[in-house]
Amino acid sequence: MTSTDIKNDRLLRVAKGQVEGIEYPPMWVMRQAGRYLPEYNATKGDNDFFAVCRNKELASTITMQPIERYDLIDAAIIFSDILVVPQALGMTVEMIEKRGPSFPQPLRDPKVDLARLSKNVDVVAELGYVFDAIKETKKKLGGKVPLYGFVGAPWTLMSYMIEGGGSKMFTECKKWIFQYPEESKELLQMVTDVCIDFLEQQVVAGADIVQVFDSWAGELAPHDFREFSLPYLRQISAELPKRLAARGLEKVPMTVFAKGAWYALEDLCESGYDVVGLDWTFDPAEAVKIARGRVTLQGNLDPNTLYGGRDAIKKGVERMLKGFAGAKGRHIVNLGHGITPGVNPDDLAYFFEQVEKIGREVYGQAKQ
Ligand SMILES: Cc1c2[nH]c(c1CCC(=O)O)Cc1[nH]c(c(CCC(=O)O)c1C)Cc1[nH]c(c(CCC(=O)O)c1C)Cc1[nH]c(c(C)c1CCC(=O)O)C2
Repeated sequence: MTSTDIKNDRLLRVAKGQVEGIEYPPMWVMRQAGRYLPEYNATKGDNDFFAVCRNKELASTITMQPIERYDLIDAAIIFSDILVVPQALGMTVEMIEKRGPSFPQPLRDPKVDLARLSKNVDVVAELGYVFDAIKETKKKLGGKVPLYGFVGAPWTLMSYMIEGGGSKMFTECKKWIFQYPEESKELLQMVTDVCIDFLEQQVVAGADIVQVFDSWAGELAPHDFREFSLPYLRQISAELPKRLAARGLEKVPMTVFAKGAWYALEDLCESGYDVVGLDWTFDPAEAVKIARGRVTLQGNLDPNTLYGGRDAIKKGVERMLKGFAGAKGRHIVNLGHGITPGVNPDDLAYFFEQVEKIGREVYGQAKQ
């Protein structure tokens, strides 16, 4: 299936900067297939999180849940996790209920621990289940909306692999970049190579657009971001289109979401991605000024707005859409980070409805 076979291709068009005929911004939300949905909790039940990711029937069912519930959603995102890449590199990762991911044996000593990682990872052998889930989801979607594939950014994956889970201080991975910059780059390169192969195969399996999640970009000083994150993000955006061209496949739009990296927006606009995701700490109008039409912007309502009741949601949507009005249609609506487990699904429906309603007004006025 090519992108032309997708019935609702609003999001793909806006990602590519083709804004003609777009009457309100396309929309989806990060973590839209997750615990705020009762149907997700019912399907997941007591199953282990990664076991669900490895089961194409369950993973595709969960991916479809928000699409079936919300008519206004313009894209699906494959149910999986960024931490399947460290698993493919030979690390054990467990998902602990209510606590999040945990690595029993994180990387600590670069001299010993880099050697523990698998060389020449065969992503089809290690992550074939993700491609199977993508193929299954594409069948279920029947071209209704496009499907996002995704990968964690090398810096974010490196920090999980060294910290062994979520972190507040990032002390262990910062020790690596400051004490062992060369070994850090060796690790980042190993991760990058797998990320590129992984994204290539996701597109081969049917992903229509991809997103790179650099969730911990905001932990780096601007100088360190330029040294330890940006070059690897750029390798991904440069290499994937070449790989696809070599296979005779169409280029897919690429998104980078570098959370907290407001300081790097200028660099991100020149990093080879079509779409730059913003968290809620960016002022939309400022971001539009910096972007100068070079990329499509995605975001960025504070996810906790969804706890504020209908008035707060409506005001938040209005402020966001007016803030992005200067992007002249190069805007994909999202939250500034993933939706959280306590949100009432009906409040998310209201959010989408307001995006359509207020979006039509704002886009209609811009035409006059
Ligand atoms: C950092 C990160 C991870 N995973 C991901 C990121 C990047 C985005 C971000 O910054 O939030 C990305 C991710 N994780 C998941 C998806 C699926 C698709 C979607 O967005 O709907 C995606 C795109 C499912 C998930 N990944 C996870 C869940 C919840 C676990 C469960 O249901 O048991 C889901 C639905 C678990 C997970 N996975 C991860 C953490 C930190 C956690 C625990 C946090 C939490 O509990 O919310 C790592």
